[in-house]
Amino acid sequence: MADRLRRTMMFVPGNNPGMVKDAYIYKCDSIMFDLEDSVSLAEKDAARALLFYALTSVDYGNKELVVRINDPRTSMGVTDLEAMVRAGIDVIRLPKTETADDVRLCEKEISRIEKECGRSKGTRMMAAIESAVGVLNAREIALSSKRLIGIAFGAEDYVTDMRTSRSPDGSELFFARSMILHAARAACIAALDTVYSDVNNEEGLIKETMLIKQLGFDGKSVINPRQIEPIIKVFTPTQEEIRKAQDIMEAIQLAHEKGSGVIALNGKMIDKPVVLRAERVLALARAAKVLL
Ligand SMILES: CC(C)(COP(=O)(O)OP(=O)(O)OC[C@H]1O[C@@H](n2cnc3c(N)ncnc32)[C@H](O)[C@@H]1OP(=O)(O)O)[C@@H](O)C(=O)NCCC(=O)NCCSC(=O)C[C@@](O)(CC(=O)O)C(=O)O
Ligand SMILES: [Mg+2]
Repeated sequence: MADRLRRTMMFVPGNNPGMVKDAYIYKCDSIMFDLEDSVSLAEKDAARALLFYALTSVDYGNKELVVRINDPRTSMGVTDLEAMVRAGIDVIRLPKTETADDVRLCEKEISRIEKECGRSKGTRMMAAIESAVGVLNAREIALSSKRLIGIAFGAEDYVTDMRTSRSPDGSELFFARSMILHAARAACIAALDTVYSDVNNEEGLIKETMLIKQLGFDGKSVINPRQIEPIIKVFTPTQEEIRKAQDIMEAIQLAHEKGSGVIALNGKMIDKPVVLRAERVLALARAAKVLL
């Protein structure tokens, strides 16, 4: 079980004062302020200053606060890091990560800034993978730093790099999603899926969310508050799933009392992997507060 729920991470353009100020009212698990692609070049400095002010003055409650910076290999990216680490951001999201060295370089800058401003080594990182090279290096990226809480998929840039476009069934994304998931699991960190860009298509969003949940993702980036509730619903165990998990825990307890590690429940074998999955359902249900 992850250290916290990350079912929904809402992108908030860093140059929009109204959205930045009010973002705490929505029920997303994490707020992801953006300094990269949703902010034009002319507005980068103003957006950075706005975010610094917001992070040091607005109470966002217990939400995880993430900032997507510009390329940390550029002076703009380093200036973003200077401001965001000093403002006390929880997580820095690296865009368009291609190699483990990209992560290590960013980590080096974070460590230097933390030392200079006297902040403890608390800043965490997330690497977004958005290209063919990044996907092929996913394992090395995921294992490159202890600061990484997860790796995320950026499908809009990825399909552009792959010379294709996104289809309703997402078949063109299957290889990348599988690579990212395997890399995240090998590194014991979270796997976050990409945005669903058609904000008025709730049916399509739910279908895509059910697919990525079944693949094994922990959550999804969102671009609009209306996308939060449908995703949370898909990721929250139903009462039937909870009851099934509780029955499994009772059955295995009975088996253990009889000196066995395996038992049948309604004609199905209950053994250790089944029990581990049931424990995860119950942990998710408790974290989502649908089970006490
Ligand atoms: C999509 C739309 C224009 C629709 O506008 P609409 O006007 O139709 O929205 P409405 O529903 O009418 O808004 C109702 C109320 O909600 C407020 N509200 C809306 N959105 C809000 C929000 N995000 N945060 C806080 N507040 C919000 C709004 O202010 C209003 O508040 P109020 O007036 O008080 O009622 C708008 O949402 C929006 O700009 N989204 C953010 C877009 C963005 O960040 N893109 C960059 C990240 S993706 C990327 O870079 C690709 C990627 O990198 C991704 C990856 O890596 O995964 C890759 O490669 O794939
Ligand atoms: Mg992108």
